[in-house]
Amino acid sequence: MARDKLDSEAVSRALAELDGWALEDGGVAIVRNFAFRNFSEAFGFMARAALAAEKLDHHPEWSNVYNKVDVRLRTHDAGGLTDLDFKLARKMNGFAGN
Ligand SMILES: C[C@H](O)[C@H](O)[C@H]1CNC2=NC(N)=NC(=O)C2=N1
Repeated sequence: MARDKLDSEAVSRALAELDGWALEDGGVAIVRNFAFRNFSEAFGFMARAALAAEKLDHHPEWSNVYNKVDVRLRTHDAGGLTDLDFKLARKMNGFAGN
């Protein structure tokens, strides 16, 4: 199931195929700091990501300062990382152009 917690081997495998993301200390979340040319592009990215998140019913922890968007993904329902985190991370990479 998409909301089943992944074991550390499955997390390593998924992370290896995912550009730019790192495992947060303790392994409960994946994180990526995105940088764009300006605020408008950063906010456009957030708008696309927000719609994708809503569709997945899976929502990011994130913050934005001007052209930077810092993202942290985890599944609190499962107490760790699930396929949903990696699905949303891949979509975000696509919206950011990588
Ligand atoms: C009730 C609702 O389905 C849950 O709270 C969903 C909503 N969005 C979520 N988003 C994230 N990132 N993790 C969750 O566990 C989660 N759970």
